[in-house]
Parts: sequence; C-alpha cells; structure tokens
Amino acid sequence: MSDKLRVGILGATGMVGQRFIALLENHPWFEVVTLAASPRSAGKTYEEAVGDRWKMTTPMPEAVKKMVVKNVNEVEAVCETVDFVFSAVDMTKDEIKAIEEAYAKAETPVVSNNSAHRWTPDVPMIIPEVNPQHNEVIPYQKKRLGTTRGFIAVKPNCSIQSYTPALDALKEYGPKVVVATTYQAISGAGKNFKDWPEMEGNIIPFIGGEEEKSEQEPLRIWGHIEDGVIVKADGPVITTQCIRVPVLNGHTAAVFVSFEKKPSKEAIIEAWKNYKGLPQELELPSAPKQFLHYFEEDNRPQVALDVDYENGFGVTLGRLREDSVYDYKFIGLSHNTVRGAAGGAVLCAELLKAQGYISKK
Ligand SMILES: N[C@@H](CC=O)C(=O)O
Repeated sequence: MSDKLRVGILGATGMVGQRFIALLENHPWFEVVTLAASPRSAGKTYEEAVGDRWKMTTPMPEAVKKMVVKNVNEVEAVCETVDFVFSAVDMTKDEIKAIEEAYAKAETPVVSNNSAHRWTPDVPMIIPEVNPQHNEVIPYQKKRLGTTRGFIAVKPNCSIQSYTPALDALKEYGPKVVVATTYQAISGAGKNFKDWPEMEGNIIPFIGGEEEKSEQEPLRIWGHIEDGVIVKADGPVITTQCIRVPVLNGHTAAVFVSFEKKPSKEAIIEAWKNYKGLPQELELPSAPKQFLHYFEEDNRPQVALDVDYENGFGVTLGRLREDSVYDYKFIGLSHNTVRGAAGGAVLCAELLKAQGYISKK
C-alpha cells in the first residue's frame, strides 16, 4: 500500500478542481483517490463529466479519467475513502460553509480554496511563507467542532498574492499606507477566452467582492492569535481597485506604499531577495526555492514571460522606484490559479502535513 496520503477533490470538475488534479499528478506525498462534484456529474466517469471543458494546458491525467465521480453531498461515502480533501466546490457561501463543516465533522480535514470560511475566527487562512503559525488555532477549532482530526484550513484570495508577501518582507519598516490596483486574469473567474469572448481586447472595471477581499484579507494574514481565534492586524491602511483584463493567467498589481521608517531602494530589493519562510526551510515539495524575484529590467515582470516563475508558485516583482506622493511604487505578478488558488492550497496542505495536522487515518 502506498505511503501517500489519500486525497479527495470536492468540486473536481471546475477550473480550480482541474488545477488540483493537474498539480497533484505525481505528487510525492498526496495521491488523488476520490473525485466529487455536483449530483449532475455524480456517477459519470471524470472524463465524461468534464467533457470538452478540460482547461489545463497539460492533458487530463490517465489516473483520473476513468474514476467515477461521487456526489459531493454524500459526505460519508467520500470521507471513508480519503485522508483529507481539497475543496473547490461551487455553491452559495452558506452551502459551502455547511458542507465544508460537514466534512470536518466527519473527521476529514478540509483544505479549501473557497472564501466562505476565510473569516471564521478559528479557521486559519494561510500563505505558508507568511503566517504558518496561524495553524495553531486548529486545536481550538477542533474543540468547537467536537472532532479529533477534522478541521478546515483555507487559503486567501488570489488577488492579494502579488503584493502581500512583498510587503511582508518589508515589515520591519512598518508599511503604513498601501494603494494597489490589480489587473486580474479571466481564469480567476473560472473562464477562458472560449467561455468569455467579450473579454478579447476588453477591460471590465469591476470584480464583485474583490476589492473588499483585497483590502481586508492581508490584515487577517498579519493578525495574531488571541484566546483561540485570529484577531486581524490594525494596519496598514489598504485601498484597492480590481480590474478584469484580457489575460488568461496571471494577476498583476501596481502598488504604492508608504512606511513608518522609509527604507532605501537597495534595502527593499535585498529584503525581497532574502525573503523565505517555513516552506523553504522544510523544503516542502511545492515550495518555490526563491519565493520573490526582483527584475531590474524596466519591462518586467510580464505576464507572458513570468507568470510561470517557480512553476507558478513564486511571485515576480519589478519597477521599484520612489514616488512623489507615497514613498515607493512597484509592480507584482503572481499566477492566480497556481499560487493564487489550487497551488496555494496544495502548499498549505504540505505545510499542514509537515506540522502534523494531517496524517493517515
Ligand atoms: N476572485 C478572483 C479569483 C481569486 O481567487 C478573481 O475573480 O480573479
């Protein structure tokens, strides 16, 4: 029998579910054994259920093609086959809250890409390099749920990845005010250009709920644990505008920042170069070796050239310069469906395994 942890994917047919499957093909620690989706897909083989909606650039892995998709609502039937699940279910927020909690209560850890539990006080929301210590709320959550091994952990929104780690690297200088405009790829909405031809040559200046997430979620990431819950940080003040642009993959952020103690440009670049966290120290399988990469060239980072940096798990930065209103401005780029979605969740699960929160049943 394989030593790998047996993994289920909830919401396996959607774009994030597909990305989980692509990323977990040949994963050294995790093996996809169960795929679950809506009752509409249940009972079909995975290739029948997905049909012509496979959106990854790599072919559908042979190992999943003939798997019969389970009904995601049949919690016990899924749980008895797996050690933990990734969740990318597409339901209303209340339904997601309920179903993820049902899996956790059935003693199956849930690592979720969804936003539903991001503000549940005892649910950790993790960027593994930035706040791995927030997983320490898990025992409190288990106590509330009455479980011994089941719990929920989540990753934050894709939009914040292009600037939150870059600012975290500068925390000794006290980032005070942050203004960010994000230029977000259409895959963030689960679409490609075939599904969304109106996006060819177009820009849409609105993404529902995105600005609130982009402004608030970094504060929870920088929060601290008090009495078994995560209390969000008081600052910096963050204001954002989030814009949909005609790009398939890759969220770019144009960021302005002022500090309590203004660093030199050289000190910022040095801090980015040296920035690393637990994933790098523990050499987690998906951890980028160099998380933040700064380009000296004026025309980088570019989506077409740089989105796949470190297999999509790294963040590229460029154009750091002094500003006439704020202290500095710079550009950040991250892969929204790898680091920003399924990949971020896979890295969280690797961290949870390394920290002993998920293991074989
Ligand atoms: N809401 C985002 C997806 C991030 O997870 C988007 O629409 O791009």
